[in-house]
Amino acid sequence: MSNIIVVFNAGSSSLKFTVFAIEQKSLIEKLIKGRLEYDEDVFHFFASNQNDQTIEKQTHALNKNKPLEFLFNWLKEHEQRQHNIVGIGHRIVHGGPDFLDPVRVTPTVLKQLEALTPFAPLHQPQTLAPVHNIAEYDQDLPQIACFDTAFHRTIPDIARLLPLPQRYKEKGVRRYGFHGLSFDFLAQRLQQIDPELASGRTILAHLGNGASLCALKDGKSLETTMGFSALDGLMMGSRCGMIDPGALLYMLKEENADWNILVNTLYHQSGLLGVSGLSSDMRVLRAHLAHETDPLLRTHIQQALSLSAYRIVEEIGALVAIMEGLDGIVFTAGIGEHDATLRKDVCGALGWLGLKLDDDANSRHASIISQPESTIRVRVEPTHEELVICQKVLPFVQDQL
Ligand SMILES: Nc1ncnc2c1ncn2[C@@H]1O[C@H](COP(=O)(O)OP(=O)(O)O)[C@@H](O)[C@H]1O
Ligand SMILES: CC(=O)OP(=O)(O)O
Ligand SMILES: [Mg+2]
Repeated sequence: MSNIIVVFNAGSSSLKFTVFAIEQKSLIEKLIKGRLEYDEDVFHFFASNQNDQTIEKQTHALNKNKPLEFLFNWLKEHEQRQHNIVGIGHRIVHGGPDFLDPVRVTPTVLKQLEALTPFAPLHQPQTLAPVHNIAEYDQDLPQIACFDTAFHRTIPDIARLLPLPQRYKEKGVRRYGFHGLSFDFLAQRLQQIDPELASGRTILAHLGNGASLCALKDGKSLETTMGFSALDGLMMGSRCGMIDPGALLYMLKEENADWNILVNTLYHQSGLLGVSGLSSDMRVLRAHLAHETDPLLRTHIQQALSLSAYRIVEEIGALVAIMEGLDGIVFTAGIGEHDATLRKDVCGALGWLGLKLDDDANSRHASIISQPESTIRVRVEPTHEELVICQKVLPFVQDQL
């Protein structure tokens, strides 16, 4: 029986999991990868093996099944018979001011993490849900929480402040930054494949459903586009990103909006979805743009795509100023890894910095997509948050290996 670590990566649109086999106390090998996706009144479950071959694909009605229970029963049936689960790793979106290092979840820690829900009202419950379920089913199984906020611990104090009355800072209302597990993975990966960018001035662009940029300088996060909440910074699939707070005052006063309406508007109805009026999914927008015959819808889709690229360029400009220059950009996550058009639009707007894109390499999603003479090296690199989490779990379970 081999020892395994199961890692959960709960995001805004899906719950991903990976089963890793641990050999000789440290060697990590991916066995199974899968995900739960929610889609109105059904959920889909997918799993694939080491060779990325699909081994499971099921759809169930949400009112008849609890997706997490379904997932755990599946894991029990498929994994526990042959393997010994030594630990579970979780992506937890918010660690607040105090949780900087990975921590074993105890009932007290769980309460402390739940208390951070006001800082990430949608993400924190989502990322804590698998922790609750596993604690119910096996109290003794070590569960390790790894924080999305932790990588940004190196941001200078001044950049952490929001220009609000000081009492808000005392309440923890300050900037944190997110997607840190993805940035942590990329920072480590760059050390292997591109030490110059790992220790230079590099923008890591995590562009998925949620999206943020990290200004990596000397291997550390110096600044990031998300701040207090996962609503800040770039325009996202259905989130607005940075927005004039006056627009919220307008909604409150002129439309009598309450907390629920604001949450729904800012988290679920804005971004690519809000501007296009069609979809939060980049693939859907690209496919429609090619064939859309309704001129108004076409204009709105084009505006959504253009605004998304414009906001990235604008934020890159700010981060270049903070880093006092730019050596490289790394694109990652669903859109960053797969959408050559967006990369071309962003890089095209940065020609004044000496960035020269290699169009052919970009359309092939090659590892390096800039020309050799470009002053800025641009890379495409798949992120692997689950691997970073698994590495962080290892020290907690050494005595069981
Ligand atoms: N081939 C593709 N071309 C363009 N966009 C893509 C492609 N594949 C995935 N995406 C986009 O990536 C986004 C999801 O990113 P992902 O990192 O998987 O999400 P999450 O934030 O849930 O982890 C969606 O907008 C999706 O349309
Ligand atoms: C913090 C955040 O935006 O996460 P996600 O990309 O999973 O929505
Ligand atoms: Mg994600």
